[in-house]
Amino acid sequence: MNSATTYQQTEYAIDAKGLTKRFGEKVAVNKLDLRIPKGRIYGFLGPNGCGKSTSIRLLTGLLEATEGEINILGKPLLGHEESLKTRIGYMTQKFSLYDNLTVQENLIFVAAIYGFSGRRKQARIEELLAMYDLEKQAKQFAGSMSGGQKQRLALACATLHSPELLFLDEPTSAVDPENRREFWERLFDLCTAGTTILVSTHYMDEAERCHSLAIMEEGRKRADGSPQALMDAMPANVVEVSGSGLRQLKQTLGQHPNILSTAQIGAHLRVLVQKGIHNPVEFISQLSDGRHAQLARPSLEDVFVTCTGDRHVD
Ligand SMILES: Nc1ncnc2c1ncn2[C@@H]1O[C@H](COP(=O)(O)OP(=O)(O)OP(=O)(O)O)[C@@H](O)[C@H]1O
Repeated sequence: MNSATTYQQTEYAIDAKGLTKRFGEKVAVNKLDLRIPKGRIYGFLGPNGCGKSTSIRLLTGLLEATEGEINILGKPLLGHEESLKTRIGYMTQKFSLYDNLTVQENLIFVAAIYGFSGRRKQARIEELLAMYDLEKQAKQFAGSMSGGQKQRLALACATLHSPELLFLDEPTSAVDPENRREFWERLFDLCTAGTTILVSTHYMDEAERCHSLAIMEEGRKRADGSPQALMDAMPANVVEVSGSGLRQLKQTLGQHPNILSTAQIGAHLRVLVQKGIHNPVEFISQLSDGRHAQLARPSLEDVFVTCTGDRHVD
């Protein structure tokens, strides 16, 4: 193997091909291909049951794939599970904290698992308590903390050993918007320090913060790219209609073969019109009996609608 090949291989934190997991008849993950460059935040966006957690468990080596190849941090996962464990962090969907241990004791427990002892252990725990704003809670039982505090402690535990690659499975489902916002700032701090992050979510606004993402449905990847690239490549234009009788209009427009979706957002009807339609605003205005129509900026939710469900465009 020449050095150019080696360099190319290790550029990706995750390089997986044809990843498939079956549970009996159920195909939880279906021929998933993934290439995630180092130092990026990559998202899995999809509804409950689309295979996000199973994919993460396959990529961390906790679950064995039925088919497919996985390379993590430049090494095949198969046969390197043990050595890779120290280079990977994983924050599970339900924070895996010990409720009846204090914040500090939770950190001590995780530190022991990763072989930290003496001064090194103490210094790292002090550093994490300060970094995650948990100094005042150090002696508090984890079970008595707020959702946001638990989340910060779970992140501190998952990153205690300074992993190069961090997996976060729906990390913000139990916290309020302000804590989510703050949590994402911390993720970008980690990313800037060189950590690659794979985060699963079913929140559109969260997915929009990722450098790039995969939209998943029923175990398959429906689309993949940066949020902007996904919006640019959307096979539909977005037209907003305003006026009266929008509920009735929604029914009418929803029947049209060139309309992929309609949804009411406040006082507007948001209509996704197939890209083949030459002048989408005039097209919708005519179908809407002259109600006011105008082009709107696509959102990630629009992308999601066009690449999933019955009317998705392959
Ligand atoms: N151990 C298992 N045995 C059988 N079926 C499973 C198992 N684990 C997951 N599944 C099924 O595989 C599919 C994907 O589940 P998975 O948990 O990966 O989805 P998800 O996108 O992470 O959703 P959620 O956020 O609800 O966990 C689901 O239909 C689920 O019921």
